[in-house]
Amino acid sequence: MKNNQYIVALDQGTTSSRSLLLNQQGEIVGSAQREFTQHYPKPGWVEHDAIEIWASQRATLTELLAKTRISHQQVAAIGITNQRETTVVWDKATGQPIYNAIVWQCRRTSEQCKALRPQWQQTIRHKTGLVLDPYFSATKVAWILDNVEGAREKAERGELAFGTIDTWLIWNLTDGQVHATDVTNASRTMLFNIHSLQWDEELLTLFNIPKSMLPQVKSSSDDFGLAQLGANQVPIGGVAGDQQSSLFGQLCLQPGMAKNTYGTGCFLLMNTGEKPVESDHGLLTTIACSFPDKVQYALEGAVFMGGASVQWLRDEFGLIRHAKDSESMAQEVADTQGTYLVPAFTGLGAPYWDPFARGTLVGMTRGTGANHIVRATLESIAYQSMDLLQAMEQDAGHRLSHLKVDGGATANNFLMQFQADILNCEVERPANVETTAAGAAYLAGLHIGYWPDIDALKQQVQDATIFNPNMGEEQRQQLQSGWEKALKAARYWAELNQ
Ligand SMILES: Nc1ncnc2c1ncn2[C@@H]1O[C@H](COP(=O)(O)OP(=O)(O)O)[C@@H](O)[C@H]1O
Ligand SMILES: O=P(O)(O)OC[C@H](O)CO
Repeated sequence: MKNNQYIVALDQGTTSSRSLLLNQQGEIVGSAQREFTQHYPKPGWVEHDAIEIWASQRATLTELLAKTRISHQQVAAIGITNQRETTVVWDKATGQPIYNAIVWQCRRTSEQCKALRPQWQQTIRHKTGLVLDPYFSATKVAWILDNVEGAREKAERGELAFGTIDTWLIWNLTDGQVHATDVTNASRTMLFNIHSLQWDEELLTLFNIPKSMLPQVKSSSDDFGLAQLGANQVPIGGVAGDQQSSLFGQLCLQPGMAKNTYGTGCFLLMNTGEKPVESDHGLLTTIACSFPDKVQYALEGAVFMGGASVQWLRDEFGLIRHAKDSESMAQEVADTQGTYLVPAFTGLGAPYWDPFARGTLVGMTRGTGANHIVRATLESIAYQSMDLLQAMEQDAGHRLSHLKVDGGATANNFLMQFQADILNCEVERPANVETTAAGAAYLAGLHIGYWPDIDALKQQVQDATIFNPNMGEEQRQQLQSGWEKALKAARYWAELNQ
């Protein structure tokens, strides 16, 4: 491999498309980013324009290569990582989407899921590792087929293609030559059997989705065809959903290793090795980045309001002007003086799955001020992550002593230290927090031999900040039991109002 060659990672997220360039040392040497439009056609509905997604992604790639002065020939391979579950259906002949992309956050199929739950929840859990929820792609595809005029007839004639965003990007990068996805993305559709690694015939019948629409499923480090870059063709060698990609980018490759991403929400994933672990605590079982000869699984839990609760402090409460102000304000006070915020603004996810719980601020006294409330908000992110991690430890049957972290809110040192304290666990924040993009780049680079093996990645010593737990057991227990009481209040309040 020539040493003037690079790997491009395309990171297609919920609010922006980004392209990043990595060199052989795994360093990020350039990036470009574009936001795109969010569509909210009705309360609870969220859509993206798939054409705009592709245009914004392509524009960032062009901008990246222009500003780094890298020629197409210097791109050794492309890796793709993406917002998961978001669903696109397009016409195979024209390449035109027949409806906007229905985003993972969209709740339009809540009623369908509720109706199916009594009879199908268990089967779906066993086969897919998921809970029967509008979050996942299956009911979104069915909605498009049932609501777009002529769609069902076209689908039955084999004229339509379905894809998550990775598949949509691959299709466009290869000029419609390749209709494929990887196992991590397939595992979020609620149509994929995570044990047999096949599309599940029974679920396709249940959701009335013709098999001819579905992409071919490959490993995460595999041959996804050739992207047309100007006159050059560049192999697409790695594809993974963004949370699995960051698990891989953090090199959480051994069973028991875990990472938490602190963005708008928090996504905690623990590698559970080659056997899927079924959760007793409402966590999801999902496929981690896999190679043709080796499939790995993970447990996953999500906090709905992570960094978003800091946005709420800024935009709705007006207590801070910038997210980063929360750090110094929290540090101004020694504690919250017994104040707890439960940011259950849209209910609580795993391990509670309580859609009725609501945001609750409790424990205030006459002396409670803005700094205490800001501190309680940051602490709430750590408490919610703690609940997920404890559930995961019980499911996986072992205690975690080290947590890797990434995402925008990890810039907050107070939050990271409190997370270490409340978990009684080391928290490791890499200097390069672009672990999601790194994961996709690693997968692509390994496929084409840019990096010979995983050991070569491990040798890329990365600087990291370690937050060591520094809180006495008595204090930790006191805080944890205060949080439990606050959670009860948030759930009780909603119960009273039902
Ligand atoms: N210094 C900070 N302290 C606390 N929260 C922060 C800080 N910086 C950013 N955030 C929060 O992190 C989130 C953005 O992180 P990012 O990883 O870009 O999220 P996403 O990928 O979900 O858009 C926002 O919700 C923001 O409020
Ligand atoms: O685009 P993000 O970073 O908000 O990630 C979205 C997740 O993949 C949804 O499951």
